[in-house]
Amino acid sequence: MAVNSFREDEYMENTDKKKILSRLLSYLLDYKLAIAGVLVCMGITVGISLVNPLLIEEAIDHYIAQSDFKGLIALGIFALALNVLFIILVKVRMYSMSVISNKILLKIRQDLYEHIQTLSFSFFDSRPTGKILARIIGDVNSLKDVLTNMVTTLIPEFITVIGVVVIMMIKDWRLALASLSTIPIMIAGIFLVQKISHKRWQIYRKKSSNLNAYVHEDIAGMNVVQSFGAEDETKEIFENLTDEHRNAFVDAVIFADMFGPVIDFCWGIGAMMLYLVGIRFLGFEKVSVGLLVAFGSYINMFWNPIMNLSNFYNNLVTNLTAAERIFDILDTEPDITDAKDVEELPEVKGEVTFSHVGFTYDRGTPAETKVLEDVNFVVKPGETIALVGPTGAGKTTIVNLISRFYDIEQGKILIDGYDLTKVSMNSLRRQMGVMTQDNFIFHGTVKDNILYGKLDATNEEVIAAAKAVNAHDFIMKMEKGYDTELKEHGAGLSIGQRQLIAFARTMVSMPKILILDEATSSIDTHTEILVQRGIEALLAGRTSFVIAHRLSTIQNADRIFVIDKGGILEQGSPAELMEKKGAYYKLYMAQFAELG
Ligand SMILES: Nc1ncnc2c1ncn2[C@@H]1O[C@H](COP(=O)(O)OP(=O)(O)OP(=O)(O)O)[C@@H](O)[C@H]1O
Repeated sequence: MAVNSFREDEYMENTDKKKILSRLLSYLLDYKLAIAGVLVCMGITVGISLVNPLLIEEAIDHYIAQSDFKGLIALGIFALALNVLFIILVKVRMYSMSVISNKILLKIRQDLYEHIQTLSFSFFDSRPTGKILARIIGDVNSLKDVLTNMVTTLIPEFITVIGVVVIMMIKDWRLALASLSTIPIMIAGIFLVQKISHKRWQIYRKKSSNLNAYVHEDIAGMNVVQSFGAEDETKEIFENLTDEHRNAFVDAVIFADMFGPVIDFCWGIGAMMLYLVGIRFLGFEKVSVGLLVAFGSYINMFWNPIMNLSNFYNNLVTNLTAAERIFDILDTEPDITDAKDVEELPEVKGEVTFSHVGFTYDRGTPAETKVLEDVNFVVKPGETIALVGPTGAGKTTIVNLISRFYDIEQGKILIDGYDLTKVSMNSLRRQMGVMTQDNFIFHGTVKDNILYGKLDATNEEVIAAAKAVNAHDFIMKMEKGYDTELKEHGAGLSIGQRQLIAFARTMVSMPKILILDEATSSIDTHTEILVQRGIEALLAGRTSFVIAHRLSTIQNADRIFVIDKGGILEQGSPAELMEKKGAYYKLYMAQFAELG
């Protein structure tokens, strides 16, 4: 089971929220100019909203008190013009900000995707695909509001609050203090709520990730589920996961929604204090009606942005966990990287040497599995080696190490005398052709799929490769030949046809060293012959390691390595090993005797 399966919550380090926030802010800094424009719009709109109560005070205490209706109408027209400008600027600001935040999301998603491509096999071994998808799609999406609100809420509302406080203090400090007396209660309340809330949102995201992982796995394995009639079991697991997901959401949201009541409470008490102090303690002779009405507006103008800020904060607490999970991946270093002083591996002849190689999976974790111990061999250029042995013996591990998909623990692996760790991975892997049993077919044309082997191959090269592995004829029989669209995973192609396309893909790359994990599934006799010839064409003239299941491949190999008990139990030509009557002989008798 993968370390992080859908049954297990992902492990997350405790991270510094301020650091995450400033990292998010750094993405905004790439759009300084556009954000400056947004801020100018906001400065004007905040200014207009601050002036509005003063206009009301002026209208009541001056124009209405003195029955100056002309002046009142002029003031009204002025206020109307200001507020139309307000609406236009708000629209401009909202549009600009959504463009900026979308660009940032795109950048984060690209960074994430590019980074994931550099990560080593061990990263993918330990994470279900669904959980990786959850971060690239869901978590990135949930940052949209945070990014937008950081500029449109955080800054203007903060300025509004400060502006309101300053104006209130200037106008009447006693009323100001009375109105704002509940601030300490609000701060304490919000602190408490966010502390609990953050933890709960973290749990919610993990549950959401588990659900995603399960749905992805279930859909990918739907044929197995249906063919074994396991729909009820999978439905039950799905329901359990959705229950956990829902409960985690309810737990989190209950607390998140506490922000509003805390603010409402402080707002109400603050307003009560204003009128209590204004009317009861100071009296009408010290406080004019206009001033009291203006303060009534200011108190709303203070608490409204506080409410918005608290909503933003709530949104931040909710979604900061998404940012945490994104940065967690961006900060994951690939286990295998080029050392600083690597050189390019020149074109090799294909000699492969294992010298005292030892390897363990998941070293230093409870899942540690020692697979190879003191493995030694030298394979000459052009040799074909068949790897045989019981399941789980380490055959795939050996071939994965040749491509340096994992780093070894002890010993050295050399290609033409070059230590794998001393040459760039790109120059190494360019000269290797790796064919797994999956024969992964991408969505795209037949030609696109073959071109994965060599992106700049010409049409002639593609056709020559397909002809060499006996794939050309069947491709030409397809509706549009090489331009026929293939579905993801090669749905619509037979297993043998998928293999032939994968052979052509490998052939076009002209690898010096070929690694072939032969498919075990049986195919019809005609395709079997095509596949067999395809394999022969692939093997010709290059060093090859074949995890062999076909008797013919094993018989035609130059040497057979019998892998077991952490290393090579026996090796030699097929005839030598048969004569020796050792492990290979037993395997042969057990598995292939009746076929031979
Ligand atoms: N990614 C991995 N993480 C942890 N352990 C692994 C991993 N891959 C393989 N193993 C373990 O290493 C051992 C060797 O596995 P490997 O796939 O090399 O065997 P194999 O000989 O190729 O088997 P098969 O013939 O079944 O494909 C097994 O015990 C397996 O459980």
